[in-house]
This record gives sequence, C-alpha cells and structure tokens, in this order.
Amino acid sequence: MTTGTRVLVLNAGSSSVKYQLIDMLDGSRLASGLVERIGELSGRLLHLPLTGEPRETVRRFADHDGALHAVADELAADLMGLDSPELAAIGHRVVHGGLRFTRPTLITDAVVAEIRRLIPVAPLHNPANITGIEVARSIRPDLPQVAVFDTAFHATLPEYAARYAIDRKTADEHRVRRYGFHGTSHQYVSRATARLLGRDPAELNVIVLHLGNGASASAVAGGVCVETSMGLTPLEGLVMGTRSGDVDPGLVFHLHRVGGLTIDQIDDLLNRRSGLLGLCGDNDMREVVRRAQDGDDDAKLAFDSYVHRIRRYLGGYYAVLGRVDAVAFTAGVGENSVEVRAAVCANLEELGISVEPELNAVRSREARVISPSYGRVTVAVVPTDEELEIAQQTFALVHEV
Ligand SMILES: Nc1ncnc2c1ncn2[C@@H]1O[C@H](COP(=O)(O)OP(=O)(O)O)[C@@H](O)[C@H]1O
Ligand SMILES: CC(=O)OP(=O)(O)O
Ligand SMILES: [Mg+2]
Repeated sequence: MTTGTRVLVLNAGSSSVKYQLIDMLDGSRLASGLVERIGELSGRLLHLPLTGEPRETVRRFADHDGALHAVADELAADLMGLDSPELAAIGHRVVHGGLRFTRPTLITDAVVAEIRRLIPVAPLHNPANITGIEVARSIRPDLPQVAVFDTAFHATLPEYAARYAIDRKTADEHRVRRYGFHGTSHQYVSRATARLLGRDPAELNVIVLHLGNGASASAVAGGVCVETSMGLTPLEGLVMGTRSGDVDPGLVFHLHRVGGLTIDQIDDLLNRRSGLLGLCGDNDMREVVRRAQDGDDDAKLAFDSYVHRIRRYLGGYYAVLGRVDAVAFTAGVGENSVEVRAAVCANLEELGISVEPELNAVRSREARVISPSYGRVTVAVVPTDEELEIAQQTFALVHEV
C-alpha cells in the first residue's frame, strides 16, 4: 500500500498543536515541536530538528489552520516536508470517538462528519482535531490519514461502570454513557509500567494517574481498562487546570434557575474558569506550588483540593481492582511535580503505597520507580508518549492487508 517508513503525528489541542515525525523502522524522532497560544496575540512555535539547534518563532498564529501550515513549512525547511515520498501516513489524535470508533480508523469524509457530530461532547478538542485533519488532507490528499481516539482504550469498561444511573431510554436515545479520555496515554503508560517492572501486562493491575492540563485516572486490570474518571465529556473526574471535574449536577440547575446563568455561561465556567484556575487564579501547577510554598492561602486550597480528589479516586480504584501492583504518575504534572506525587501518596502505608523522598526528588525523562523496595505497591513515574503510540497504531493500520 505504501513504501514510506515515516509517520507524522498531529496532536491538536484547544490552543496548541504538538507534532512528531517518527521513523517507524527504529522509532527515531526525525523532528518534533509544538505551536502554543494559538489565537492569542503572541504565539510560539518551537521546532526541534533531529540535529541542529531548536528553532523558535514568536508571532501571532491566528488559528489552527495557520499554525499547521507553519508546522508544514518547518518540516519542509528540514527537507522532511509533507511532500516527502518517505511519509507513509499521518496519524491524528482525536479526542472523542463516541460509540462508533473504538479502533484506529482510516479517515474518510464520513469519518470526519462523525467526528464533527461529536463536537458537543468534546467542545474544547474535536474542533481542533478536525482542523488538523482538514489541513493535512488538503496538503496531502493522496496519503492515508488515520484517527486514533482518546476514547478507544476505555471501550472495555464494564456496562455497570460505563452507565450513568439515569433512565435507560433517554440515555440510549442520546448515546449518553461514560466514554473516558486520554486512552492512548493510559494504554501506553500501563504497558510501559509493566515493561519497567519486567512483568507481563496481562498479569498486572495498574492505576494510571494522567495529570496534564486535562487530568484523568484509570484502573487497568491485566491490560484491560475497567474504570476511568472522565465520562460523557472530558469534564468529569479530577480537578484540572481550568476544569472543575466532579460537581453535583444539581449545581447546573442552581446556577441557571437561581443564579440566572445561561447554559453556555455554565459550560464556560466549568470548562474554562474552574479547576486550579477557578480556585486560585493560576492553572499552572508550578505557579500554584510556588505560591502555596510562599504561604498563599488560595494556592494552598487549590493544591489541597487537587490532591484530595486524586486520593479519592486512588482509594476507589484500589477497591475496584482488589489488588494493585503499581501506581503510575504521568503527563506534565505527574512526571514533574515532586510535591503532587508526595502529597497523593502520603499516609497510605496501610494500602502498601509510599514514596521514597530521595527517589521522588530525582529529575529524569526516564521511567523510574519512586517507592521503597519494601513497598507492596510499586509507585512509578512513567513518561507518557501519546505520539509514539499514535504513530505505531497508524503504521500498523496502513500495513494491514
Ligand atoms: N515542573 C513542573 N512542575 C509542576 N507542574 C508542571 C511542571 N511542568 C509542567 N507542569 C504542568 O504540566 C501541565 C501540562 O501538562 P501536559 O501533559 O503537557 O498537558 P497537555 O498535554 O494536556 O497540554 C502544565 O499546565 C503544568 O501545570
Ligand atoms: C481529553 C483531554 O482532556 O485532553 P487534554 O488533557 O489534552 O486537554
Ligand atoms: Mg496531553
């Protein structure tokens, strides 16, 4: 079908695009980078070629379309442009796949239409994913493009975990159920944790804590996801950078009926003005920790709420799994915040969970164990690599006969 060995992966977020060009023969990164603050006055493109200096461009990127063309130009400048015959396919992260997409999928007009139909249940993400697909298809209409869905890994949730306890007819009519997100990361990290421990994923029970801008937890039993904290949309569950996570759904009626807020205003409140940002005015965990350490009460409350919510899920998933072999911290906060990891695991010796302060303080890009050797549960930091996972699933699909 294709002779190329390279896959370009596009991970378009609400205000950013991350990309990697990977050679599938040896897994090497030929180039990677990100465009951030898309739509704002001062955006930034950081391109990291395989060899040579990183290139930084600071200017306004009005929209995703402009940002993606700038990425194509950077790759072309390295003589690895989208016109390269060595490119086998382009893999796209797509956040919501609904009921229909539970496997990597070759993109057609009908697939794009279905991803578009799902925008109301992933309003921050699916629109950006579609733009990424459209720009890539316009530049290389001949090349296979593959969508890899955040929801796919969670398709194995048992029915009693996936259902909300609401009227079944209404739920079925509107396809209301818990889908879960960040699945590509939960899948990659649960397997990488097994690798780190030298164990077979099929015999390992892992709790994965993906703590990035969006944040979610999952319980993975023998390689199969059995619980996850996000639901119909990426709003349920943990406290996030700007998202509230779990709230009493009655809050929506209250703010509407008594507070006079419209549904769109409540949507904006819970998705964009809540979480750490809502509690203390900062959504970056580095800033929250710095302020909390300086004695700022709002930042301390935000930090404590964030950690408390994770601990509730950690305890809950312990009960769901019955036996836990490992807890894996991943994504921006999970991989970098010594303070969050220490606070999440504090006083859990009765559950066999603890971290060794010296190991926890190590700064590294490598997967590593941070629990003491006597710990019944291995606590680990396992850097996620959604792009590599997407590239592998994309390459495998285009080589299926
Ligand atoms: N050194 C650090 N300490 C604490 N938090 C960090 C650190 N570095 C990054 N982060 C957090 O990671 C978040 C981004 O995580 P990331 O996984 O890249 O998010 P996403 O992929 O969802 O955009 C930032 O908002 C920031 O709060
Ligand atoms: C689904 C989701 O929340 O993704 P992100 O963390 O990239 O915002
Ligand atoms: Mg992410």
